[in-house]
Amino acid sequence: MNDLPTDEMKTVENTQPALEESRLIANDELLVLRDVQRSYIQADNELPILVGANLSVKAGEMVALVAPSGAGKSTLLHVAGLLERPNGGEVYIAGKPQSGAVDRARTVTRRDEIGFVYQFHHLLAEFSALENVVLPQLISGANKSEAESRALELLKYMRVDHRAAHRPAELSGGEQQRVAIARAMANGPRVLLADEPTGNLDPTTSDYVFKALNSLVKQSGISALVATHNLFLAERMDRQITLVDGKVVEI
Ligand SMILES: Nc1ncnc2c1ncn2[C@@H]1O[C@H](COP(=O)(O)OP(=O)(O)OP(=O)(O)O)[C@@H](O)[C@H]1O
Repeated sequence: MNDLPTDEMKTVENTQPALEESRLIANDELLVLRDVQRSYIQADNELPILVGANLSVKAGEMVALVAPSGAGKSTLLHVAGLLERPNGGEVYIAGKPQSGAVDRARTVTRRDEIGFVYQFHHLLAEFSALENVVLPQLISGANKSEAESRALELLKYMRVDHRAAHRPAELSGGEQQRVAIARAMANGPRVLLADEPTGNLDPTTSDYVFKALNSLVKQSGISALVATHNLFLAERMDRQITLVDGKVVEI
């Protein structure tokens, strides 16, 4: 480019096609929200919740989402997790824009690229801890023995493998949540979304589960967004964000 005479340079610049928005996203930004809008209709009125929300979470980064009740934390997680479509803007998962994707493609992305952890574990009561981590893999097409060995590896990582054969009701709250984290990781997601993942646990157990979650994010290099009211936990994450008038603001 530097060797080109000035007018040729101008021509090149003028004819340069605009880069697609998705090409501007760095490879390590696994979760990106650009100018996301989301509103609900309540009693015939439009209630804006997300009003041009922007967010980028890098590989291996854990971001705390701390905001008052009703500010839109769940809405943000649902939109990021492809559970709800935004009214405008774009969600990128591992660099891929999702707004144009049909529902089936969004379901596959949600299943294979996004892990969810909720306040209450939502494990399947009739299945053992191991089976709970095996099932999502079978649904994604893995064979049984591969799925079992990965499930066991994840349960080992979460230090709950000794409870693999037990059903959720036979596990403590902390064990249930560690199994739920293993399940969220079952299909090797690129993005982890968590809603009060330790909200139901006592402080010691909460600390233990948080440490396990944190080292999983760091070692696997996924991008994690964690909604929490626990300011002590939030401070231990890489960044803290909140929602102000529907926009994401760094704290
Ligand atoms: N499906 C819906 N239809 C209509 N309004 C909704 C819907 N979902 C959420 N809202 C409204 O949007 C606002 C934000 O809700 P959201 O659940 O995202 O808040 P939150 O920050 O997660 O709150 P909390 O901490 O209490 O869970 C609330 O006023 C809620 O009533």
